[in-house]
Amino acid sequence: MQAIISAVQMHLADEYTITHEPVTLFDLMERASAAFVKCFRKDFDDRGLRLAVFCGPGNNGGDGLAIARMLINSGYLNTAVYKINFSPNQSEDNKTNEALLKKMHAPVRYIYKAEDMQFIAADVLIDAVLGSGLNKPLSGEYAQLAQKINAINIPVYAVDIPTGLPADGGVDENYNGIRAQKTITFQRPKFNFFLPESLAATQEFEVVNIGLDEDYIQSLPAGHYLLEEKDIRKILPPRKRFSHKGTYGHALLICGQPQTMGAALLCASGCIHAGAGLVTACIPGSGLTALNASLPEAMYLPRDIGQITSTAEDYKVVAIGCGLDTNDESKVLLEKALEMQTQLVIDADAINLLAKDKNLLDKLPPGTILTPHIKEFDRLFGNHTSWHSRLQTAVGEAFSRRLTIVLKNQYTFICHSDKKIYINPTGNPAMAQGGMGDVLTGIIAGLLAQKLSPLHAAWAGCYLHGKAGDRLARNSYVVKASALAEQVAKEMK
Ligand SMILES: NC(=O)C1=CN([C@@H]2O[C@H](COP(=O)(O)OP(=O)(O)OC[C@H]3O[C@@H](n4cnc5c(N)ncnc54)[C@H](O)[C@@H]3O)[C@@H](O)[C@H]2O)[C@@H](O)CC1
Repeated sequence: MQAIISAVQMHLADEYTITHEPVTLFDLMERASAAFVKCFRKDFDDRGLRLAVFCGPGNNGGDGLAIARMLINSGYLNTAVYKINFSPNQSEDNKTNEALLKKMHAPVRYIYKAEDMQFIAADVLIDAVLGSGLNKPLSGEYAQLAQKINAINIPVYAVDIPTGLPADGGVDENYNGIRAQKTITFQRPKFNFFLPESLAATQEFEVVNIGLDEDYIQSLPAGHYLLEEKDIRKILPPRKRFSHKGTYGHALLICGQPQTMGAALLCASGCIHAGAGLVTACIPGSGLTALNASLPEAMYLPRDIGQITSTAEDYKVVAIGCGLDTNDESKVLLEKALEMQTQLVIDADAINLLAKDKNLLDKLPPGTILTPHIKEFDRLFGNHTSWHSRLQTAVGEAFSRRLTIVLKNQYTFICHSDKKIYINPTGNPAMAQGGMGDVLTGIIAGLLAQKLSPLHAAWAGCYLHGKAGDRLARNSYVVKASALAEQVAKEMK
């Protein structure tokens, strides 16, 4: 998995690479700029495009100047360079790149005040004004410049980070920086890109490798990690010769109400397709026919508290909450589940029940997995005005209560008791439909039944769920939860 390092650590990685390899910062800037141009050309192949490259005073601006040179050299002859000179500061490599550009007789226009900026006749604008060196929110001339650029209304491609967006530490809800269509970022995605608020700064991002020392980056103490397929491959349990259904664990799913039986069925489907040896659905009797018809592999347990207790030791995992409602009967079921001394996955209405009665929250056994979406999370742990603060709460609660909190979103954040946040990169908006969360709960329960640790079950569950959704979204505008559950088994294979 990739360590998502801070802007400060990225600077250390630059220094380390320069000290330990025969490269200079100028060389790194060349690599970064060449990587940007290569990526840019994939999206804009037309050499006749009018490009405007805005370059600031530091190394981000230095990249911009080098990018302009490389674009001109590769045939983008309508490239205009705008050098932002709001202050006399200029980094050394910025100076060198400015000189190289002038040697080619490329016209460089200087902007000393935002109001000097005239009409820009361009098809695409490249933002290299400020990058990871941002040290305070934009104000004054820079803030005005950003507004003027945003008003031009052409696609903006940002170099490394859009001007005004910090790399980490959260995104201001009144973001006043440059709004990019795409950011081509160096070596690692920046943590803030994973927060929904960053959509104001960049619609999308692509990471390009610039050859910084990977071993060093991975050795840095990071609080955030991006999951990769190879992490999941390592932890998926093999189906061994001579194994049988008992080998792969028994999951009990306490889910559903007459009017939300689909949630229970989808959860059971996720669990079956993720490979649990046995799945028992504890659902209202009115769902039995549907269960038998749609998932004949699943067994049925009546909603009878006495029966649930008597068979508790048989279950490797209990998942509770999908379509459960928050009525008194459901509360009793949750209390029973908490007494069962088994691995728990708590979702949906079971989370809402914990929110209603915080005494139950305090009874969660260590190792429990919670799978809230944003509203369920805020109901449980209080309202948050930003994702940054929400994640801080999630990390604190996961640590102090020894939980794994799967905070669902486009990028799901898995906050674990080790105080780290694991980011799941798979998944897409075609999956934004009812029932998806129920399937995820079932998949995670299925993996726990197969003896994965809570952290590994959360990693693999989220990754496979999103991967299945990505596969199905290639040929479909929307992905149905039931289809996704079936696809999961194929992704695991
Ligand atoms: N490892 C990497 O990722 C590499 C990064 N490079 C580039 O270097 C950039 C970082 O360069 P720098 O550290 O020089 O930083 P920047 O170029 O982002 O900005 C530095 C300048 O902006 C000023 N500044 C910061 N915030 C401001 C604000 N709010 N208002 C006004 N002025 C402000 C600083 O005082 C300084 O003069 C990266 O974003 C990337 O583009 C590449 O050149 C080489 C390798």
